[in-house]
Amino acid sequence: MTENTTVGYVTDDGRQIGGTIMEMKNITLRFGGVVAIEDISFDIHEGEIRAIIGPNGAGKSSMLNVISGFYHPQEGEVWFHGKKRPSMRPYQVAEQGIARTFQNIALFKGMSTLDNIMTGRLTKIKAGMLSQAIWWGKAAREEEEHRRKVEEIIDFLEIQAIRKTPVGRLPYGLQKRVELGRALAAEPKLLLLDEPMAGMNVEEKEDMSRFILDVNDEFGTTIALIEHDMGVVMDISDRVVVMDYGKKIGDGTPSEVLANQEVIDAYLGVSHD
Ligand SMILES: Nc1ncnc2c1ncn2[C@@H]1O[C@H](COP(=O)(O)OP(=O)(O)OP(=O)(O)O)[C@@H](O)[C@H]1O
Repeated sequence: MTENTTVGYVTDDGRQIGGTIMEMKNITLRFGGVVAIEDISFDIHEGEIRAIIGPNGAGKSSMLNVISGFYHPQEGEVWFHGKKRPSMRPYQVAEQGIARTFQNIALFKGMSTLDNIMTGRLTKIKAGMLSQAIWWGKAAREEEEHRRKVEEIIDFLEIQAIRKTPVGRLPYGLQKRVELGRALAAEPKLLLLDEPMAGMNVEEKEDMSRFILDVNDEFGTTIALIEHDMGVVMDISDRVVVMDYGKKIGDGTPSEVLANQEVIDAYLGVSHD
């Protein structure tokens, strides 16, 4: 029996969510004596928006780094589309259709918005080096297709006015939007967002929330995100995993986790003794 047969579910607002596409099974990750993740299991269903929350140092980024192949857990298994994933490098994970953004923006600051988003197409480039070098047939057609896709993303994210601007000159909120664009350029099945609203003002957060919901709705992209702003998380997520000191202390719909005493205690800073 494969692992992706789990029947989906219907959200509170009536959206049909598909079966499981990713399963983290008993993941433990240590850095020397520090246990960043301790025996955590959870799943991600196709088409849902799944949040990972928790206080500082809870292990959220480490978990995203395990999913995206940057960190390799000492124990546990990662299953994707019903298959146990062997230990993979980040580029191999990207080739499987998983794209991500970073907590600290990782764009080429001197390059334009357009060119930065174009770098997101790298995993899609198929034409050989030679045909690309002489700009012939397949390579030219492919280049056209990449440009068309990138322009589509620029329209979708409403950033036409800054397509030629070097991203280093853009305000922070727009840089975050360009980074989302670069991840979308890879046409991911699963999109990982590491604190997409960090450092944003209220208006920028509203814009980013709308784009995340639209990506999910229009492209059917499954999204897993880390976010500190509780209002945003509870607003846009279908299900939430709560971590604290490397352990999972809650998992469920926003209203379920908000009613979970252990979660309330963790956020109020109640002692662990
Ligand atoms: N590369 C690393 N080397 C050593 N320790 C690390 C490394 N990455 C994370 N840690 C440690 O693992 C623990 C979890 O860190 P992590 O960054 O995953 O937490 P987080 O929940 O994302 O925190 P924040 O919300 O502050 O970003 C922390 O104690 C951190 O110091």
